[in-house]
Amino acid sequence: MERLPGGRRPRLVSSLGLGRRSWEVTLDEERGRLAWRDPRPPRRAGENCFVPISEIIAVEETEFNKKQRNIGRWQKMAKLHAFTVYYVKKARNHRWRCSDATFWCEDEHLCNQWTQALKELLEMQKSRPKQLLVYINPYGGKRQGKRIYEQKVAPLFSLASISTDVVITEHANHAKDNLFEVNIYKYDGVVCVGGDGMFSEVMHGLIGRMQKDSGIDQNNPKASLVQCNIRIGIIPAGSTDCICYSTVGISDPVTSALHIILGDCQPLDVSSVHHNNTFLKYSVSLLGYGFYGDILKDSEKKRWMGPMRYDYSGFKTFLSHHYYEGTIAYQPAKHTHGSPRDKERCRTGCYICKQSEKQLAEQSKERGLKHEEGEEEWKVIKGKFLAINAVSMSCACPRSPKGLSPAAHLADGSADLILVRKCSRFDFLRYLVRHTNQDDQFDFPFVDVYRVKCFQFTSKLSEDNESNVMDIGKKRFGQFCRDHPACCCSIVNSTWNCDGETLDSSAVEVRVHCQLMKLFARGIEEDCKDEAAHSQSSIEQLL
Ligand SMILES: Nc1ncnc2c1ncn2[C@@H]1O[C@H](COP(=O)(O)OP(=O)(O)OP(=O)(O)O)[C@@H](O)[C@H]1O
Ligand SMILES: CCCCCCCCCCCCC/C=C/[C@@H](O)[C@H](CO)NC(C)=O
Ligand SMILES: [Ca+2]
Repeated sequence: MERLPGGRRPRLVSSLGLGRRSWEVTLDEERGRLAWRDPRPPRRAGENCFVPISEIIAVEETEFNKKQRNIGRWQKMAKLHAFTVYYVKKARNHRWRCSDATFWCEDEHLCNQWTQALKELLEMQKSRPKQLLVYINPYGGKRQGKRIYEQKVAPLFSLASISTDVVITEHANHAKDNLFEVNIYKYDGVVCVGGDGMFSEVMHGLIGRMQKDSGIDQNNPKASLVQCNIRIGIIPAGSTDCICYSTVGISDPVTSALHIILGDCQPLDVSSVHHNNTFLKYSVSLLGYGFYGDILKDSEKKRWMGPMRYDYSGFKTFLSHHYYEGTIAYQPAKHTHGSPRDKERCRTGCYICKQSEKQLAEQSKERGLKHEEGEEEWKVIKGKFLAINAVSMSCACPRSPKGLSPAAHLADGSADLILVRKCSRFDFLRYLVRHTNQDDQFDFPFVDVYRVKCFQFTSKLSEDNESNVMDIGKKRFGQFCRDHPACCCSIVNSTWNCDGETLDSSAVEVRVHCQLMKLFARGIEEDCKDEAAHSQSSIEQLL
């Protein structure tokens, strides 16, 4: 086919059959779309349709025999030539499905011309993956990972001509360890089938491998980490699936598979967690001490309950109403224009994320020129807290459709630090209920929220232990609760919940790394149809 200046093809316009009728079909490279229009006069015409080329999944030659009604009986006609276009159909609530349209004509040459033109355009979609490494956790969530992958995802990957190497994990850390051994550079992406814990494993494997290959010491809390350009795709098959929900807008395996096929790319902030110059973990969603740490610790013993364990342990933890004393020091995220109380949300192509990335890059360039480490002022808060939550993204999930911090950004280089101070059970319940409705969850006198780039936390207990190491009496008999001397409950630390995994230390040093990794996603698309999420929360059910 002759080319226009710039290598573009002229518009391809033909009359092709679709269903029982003839349509005027146009392939317009300049506008990047395939369109079909009813050529009849407007009053009689049916719906006009178009599909962006970037949303076409595959094109296939199709065996086609048109049967035409002829005076009361079916009569087979001459052989027709056809091709099928598989494309993404967007349904409600960010759900995507694979739809198809089979176009036919009698001219074999014309049919080939169309198939070839469409295939060439698909070949030009350079961000689409061709080879993927897939890890399936067969025990995540309701233990459906393998079935979900085989029945819903693998057929779509093969339709899109994506080749895969599939590993079904045999134990925890299998995927993470494996990522240090395989030749990851031959893959266009890594897919994890499971929940947030499985994602966390794959992320640790990939980021860890990148740092190892670049000679970066992960134990240095101030190290500039090397970005990971191998994208991760999440096929949700876990219990919370918060990372998938917050980056796609729905927890649905087919939708996620289609985002992977189209080669979407969403950068993501990653927080590093250290204790005493020792690397502990990375986090992209929730780092929670107190309430969410205690839920996780209790729920780990009840994995057999599946996703229900979080509701059971959540209720138990709510009743226990433990608070924890400690000190938080943080540096505000001055580089970003956003605030946790904003009404605007982080959506596809977010302006705040782009601006923050630029701002951070400029700052680090300036620091580099001056050869100095940016030491800005630290703010310090001491207190008694029911929950300390640091979220690098909204943490929306089916249980909490807006998330723990609805205005948090996926890729702005900051985290929202939410401090829920000691309050009555009733007030805490009011706070939790606001995770699930449209009311402002920060509009309470006992809740504070800050947008930060790094923070440190030390519990009162470890501060006391460090300053009173010689106090043998305390050590032998335990430390007694000074606020409730009569209850004699021994003060204990809570545990950090780091994206669904527990941390071994309560004293932590956390730093947000702007856009350290990338996902096969595009963030949540603006969509007026869906914002009032319909899912009924566990808390509402409990009430
Ligand atoms: N074959 C396996 N056997 C046991 N544990 C595994 C296996 N494969 C992976 N794991 C571990 O299981 C943990 C939980 O898995 P996953 O995140 O998929 O499910 P979940 O905990 O039910 O969901 P969520 O994290 O969304 O709450 C992960 O931390 C992972 O390390
Ligand atoms: C009074 C009962 C309260 C029940 C509370 C139920 C839990 C609500 C879930 C909101 C969690 C959102 C943050 C996501 C965290 C994930 O990283 C983690 C691992 O999947 N999930 C949990 C539950 O910790
Ligand atoms: Ca962020």
